[in-house]
Amino acid sequence: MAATPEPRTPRGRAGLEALLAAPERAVVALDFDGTLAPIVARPEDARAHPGAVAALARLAPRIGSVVVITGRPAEVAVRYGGFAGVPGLDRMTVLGHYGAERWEASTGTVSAPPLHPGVRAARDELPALLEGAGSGPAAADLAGVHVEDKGGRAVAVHTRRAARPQAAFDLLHAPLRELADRHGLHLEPGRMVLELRPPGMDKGIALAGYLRESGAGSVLYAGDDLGDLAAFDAVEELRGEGIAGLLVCSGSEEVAELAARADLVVDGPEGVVGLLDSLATALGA
Ligand SMILES: O=P(O)(O)OC[C@H]1O[C@H](O[C@H]2O[C@H](CO)[C@@H](O)[C@H](O)[C@H]2O)[C@H](O)[C@@H](O)[C@@H]1O
Repeated sequence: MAATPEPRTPRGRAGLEALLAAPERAVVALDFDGTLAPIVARPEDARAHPGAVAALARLAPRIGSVVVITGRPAEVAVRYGGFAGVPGLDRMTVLGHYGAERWEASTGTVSAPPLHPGVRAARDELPALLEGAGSGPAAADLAGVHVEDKGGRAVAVHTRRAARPQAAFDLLHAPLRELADRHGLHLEPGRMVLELRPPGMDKGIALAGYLRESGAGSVLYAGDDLGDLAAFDAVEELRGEGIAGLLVCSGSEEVAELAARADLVVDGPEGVVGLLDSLATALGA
């Protein structure tokens, strides 16, 4: 088993030291897609890395708690992650839809706010918007763009399977922002995805709330995408309040912003699982 990698920043090293010194007050918070689950072409094919559940199950009993904070519906992340009914993960929490939904392993239930009417209205306009944006020479760029309806709570336009994914993303950014604005929604850009979702919640708000309610003394947050920057902001802010933090980037060639701010960059979900395993070992698992 590899040793725990050393963070490259003093604050990251302090975060890791605090986690190891008082693990009962440590929270390990993780994004799902791109962090626990390798990125794949079709969102419905995503599954947790084969070693993820075992590593989490070794680590979780030795620390305060494990929470997954994801743009996915909570129930989908639990299913794709294989988190339910796993010995060791009986205190796990999954915050779905950027924190709007909550699943608790202890009860197996999901709590969720009412649907935002703008999501359905925006979704109904998407076919015409995509057809309009893809007329003329842009048609070839948009071929393969697909829409993910997230249970009426959000809608995501994916460009990963388009003929030219980045060109399609760039082409759709402005019209989708206009659509989101018109329906009182937030536009969340991610890895070859533009998501329209209700405003008022993000991973930073979700993480800060969770850390306060659990009385955390330290936090490790690992993410890979732009939606995780809000959680990075929250950790940096909470450091000022005495909660030690370790920011981990699940590295990829698609997103540079997180790596630039992280205390530790690991090699995608494989690297995240290795890190979780090494922490479990360091804590005597
Ligand atoms: O917060 P996350 O757990 O990172 O979820 C964010 C979005 O992830 C999913 O899309 C991403 O993963 C897909 C499967 O690997 C990939 O095909 C896509 O290109 C990625 O952007 C998910 O489909 C979205 O609904 C989430 O919002």
